[in-house]
Amino acid sequence: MILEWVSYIVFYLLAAVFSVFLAYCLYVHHVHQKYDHIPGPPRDSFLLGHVPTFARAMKSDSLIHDLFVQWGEEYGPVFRMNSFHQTMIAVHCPEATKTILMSPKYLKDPFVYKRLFNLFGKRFMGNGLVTAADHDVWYRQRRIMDPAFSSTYLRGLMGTFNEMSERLMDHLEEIANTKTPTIMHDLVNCVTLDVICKVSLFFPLIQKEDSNNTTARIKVTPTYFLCINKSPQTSINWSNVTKKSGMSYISFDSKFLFFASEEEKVNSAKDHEQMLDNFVTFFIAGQETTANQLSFAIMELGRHPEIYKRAKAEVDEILGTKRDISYEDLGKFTYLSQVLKETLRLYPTAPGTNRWLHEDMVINGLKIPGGCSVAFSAYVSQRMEKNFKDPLKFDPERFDVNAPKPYYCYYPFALGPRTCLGQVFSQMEAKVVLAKLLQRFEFSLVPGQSFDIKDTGTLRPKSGMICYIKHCS
Ligand code: HEM
Repeated sequence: MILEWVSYIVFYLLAAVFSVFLAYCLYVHHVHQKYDHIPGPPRDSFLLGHVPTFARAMKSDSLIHDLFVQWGEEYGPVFRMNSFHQTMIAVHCPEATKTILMSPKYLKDPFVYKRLFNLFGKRFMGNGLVTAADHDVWYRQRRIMDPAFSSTYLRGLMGTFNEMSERLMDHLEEIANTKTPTIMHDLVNCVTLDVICKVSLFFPLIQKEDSNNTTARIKVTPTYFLCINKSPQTSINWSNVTKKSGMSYISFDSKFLFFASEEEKVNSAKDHEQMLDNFVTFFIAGQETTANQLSFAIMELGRHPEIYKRAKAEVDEILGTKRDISYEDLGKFTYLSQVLKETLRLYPTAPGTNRWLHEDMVINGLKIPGGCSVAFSAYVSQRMEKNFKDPLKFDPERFDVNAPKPYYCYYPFALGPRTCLGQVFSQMEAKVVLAKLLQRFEFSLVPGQSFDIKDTGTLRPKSGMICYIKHCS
């Protein structure tokens, strides 16, 4: 009798599982039918879609973005990718890029960005500025943050950019002419970290390794970035700082400080969380991206002596032996700006963005049914022959004032309302670091190192750019 009951239960359970599986398969089939008129690479399997191809590409240590470039050339500017029941449409047509990215009505794809909400099961970027998919949640934060990136405020940061770059110069001074190979990526990383710490926390947290271990450090915990100041700078009068800056601060404990504008008072746990999300967001979005750009710029200057020479000549002409770079000087670095723009063309350190297409749209003559994710890859768009002739050639002349302006095919900082908030900040910082480096030192790349790209969410040079440093002759 019991056996009979058990076999009934097992039977009905199996039937239920089978029905759910069948329903899911039918749904996947329906999704395929809806989007299969859009060209795309063959799926590896009905259920997994292209997931095995992505997994193989990642395992083989090759760059997944190069596969997307290849698909872009093969299947055209609009192509389809599947993963289980989800479809993602890659779009590289300037008109559609303009329509979608420039409009506030196409929101970020919540399914894509929710992957950054948590990391290893712990809150990561949460609902911060980069990841907030809800328009109101994002808009409220952007309105608060915008003034901190106004030209008046940024002009006031020149002192910080100079001061933090000087630390790098001091370090290079010590090792110059010693023939010690130096990993430039680590050094520029310290500068951008110093800068972001100083501007967000009003004192520099990262200092050179010191054996006494008394300097302040940043420690990444799985939960949050905690700022641990091992030797608290008690001379800082925080109430003065807050009065001057118009910010209030909340101290979680004696070591961990957090700032907010008066407008963003921490009234509830939710606001509290929001501030922490932005704290993490600024460390991720505002630090690595610029450091990686600087490393790639050093790499390309090292590989192109004639471009290096011209950039250095410009810096020498504008700065001479002057130590501090002014805001006005930055505007004069025309060629250096071209070098930095071309660096982000070949190496967009934040390679793309996604939007949710909620309604049907015709792109490049193809009907795209609403209800899917649309991917815009700056990496692909900026490496397509039809957008940039001889795309793999590093050529700052593409950004000469007389050259034709790229039409919605160059977007290393994304475009439209969700464009990078720190664009100007980052390029001011990058110019100061690079100009000082060119002014004071000669660098050459250690032979035999790889020029491959490493994808860690942001793109960076795999080898870390190992250089020999000399004083300028
Ligand atoms: C070379 C340096 C940088 C590059 C290439 C870069 C690129 C980007 C890109 C592509 C996005 C859009 C991301 C997406 O849609 O998923 C973005 C957003 C953002 N970036 Fe940057 N970024 C850089 C530096 C910075 C810096 C220095 C800061 C802050 C100090 C910053 C703050 C932000 C913020 C807050 C957002 C979100 C904006 C919003 O959605 O309203 N970025 N950045």
